Amino acid sequence: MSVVFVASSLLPTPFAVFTMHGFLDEETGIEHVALTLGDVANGEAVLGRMHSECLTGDALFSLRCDCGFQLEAAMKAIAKEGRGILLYLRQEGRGIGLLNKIRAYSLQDKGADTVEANEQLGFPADMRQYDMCLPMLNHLGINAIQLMTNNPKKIAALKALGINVVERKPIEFGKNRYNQNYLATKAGKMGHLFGLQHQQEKSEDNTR
Ligand SMILES: Nc1nc2c(ncn2[C@@H]2O[C@H](COP(=O)(O)OP(=O)(O)OP(=O)(O)O)[C@@H](O)[C@H]2O)c(=O)[nH]1
Ligand SMILES: [Zn+2]
Repeated sequence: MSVVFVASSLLPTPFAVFTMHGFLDEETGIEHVALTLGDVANGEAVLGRMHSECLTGDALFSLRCDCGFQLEAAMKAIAKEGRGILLYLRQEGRGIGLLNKIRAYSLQDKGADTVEANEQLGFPADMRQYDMCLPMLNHLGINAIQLMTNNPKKIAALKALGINVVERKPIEFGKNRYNQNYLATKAGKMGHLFGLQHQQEKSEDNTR
C-alpha cells in the first residue's frame, strides 16, 4: 500500500482547533484524513481514534448507528486531553461503500440484521483493512496509542500491523431506539465490548 502525505492545514471545530493532514492512497485514489491536536510526536502514547467513514451517521445525523456520536465524542475527548489523533478512514459501510450500505439498510428495513444484510448482498460482515493507518501514523511520528474503540477486531488488526495499542478506551455513545438491534448485533455477532464504560462518561453526553 502506498499512502502518501499531501498537505496540512488548520481545522477549527467547536471542540478545538485541530491540524488536518490529508493523505492519498496512490493505488486506489482514496483520500484519508488525520486530525491532530498538540504535540503527538514526543514519544508518549497518544489518545487516538481510527474512525471508519459513515456518511449517514457522521454527516447526516442518522440514528441507525452510533458512528456520528462516537466521532463527536472522540473529538471532544481529544480536545479535553489537549492532545490526540483521529484518523478518518474512507471505508464507508465497513468497506462495502455507500450505495451497498443503502442496499444493506433496505434489507435491514425488511428484518435482516447488519451482518445478515451484508451476507445477503454477497459481502463479508466486515471488509475493512487498516493498512493505511501505519504510514499515516509513521508520518505523524506516533508509535503508541490509547485507542478509543469497542471493537476487539480493530485492535487486533492494528496490532498485527505493528501499531502499539497500549490501552483500550471504551467509546459508548448515541444509544437510541433506532440502533438497539444494530448495537445488539455488534455485541452478539461481532464481539464488540459494550457495558464497560464508566457511568459518568455515559451520562455526560448521549445525544447531540
Ligand atoms: N455494512 C454496514 N456498515 C455499517 C452499518 N452501520 C454502520 N456501518 C459502517 O460501520 C463502520 C463503523 O466504523 P467504526 O465506528 O470506526 O468502527 P466499529 O467497528 O463500529 O468499532 P468502534 O471503534 O467500536 O466504533 C463505518 O464504516 C460505517 O459506515 C451497517 O448497517 N452495515
Ligand atoms: Zn454509522
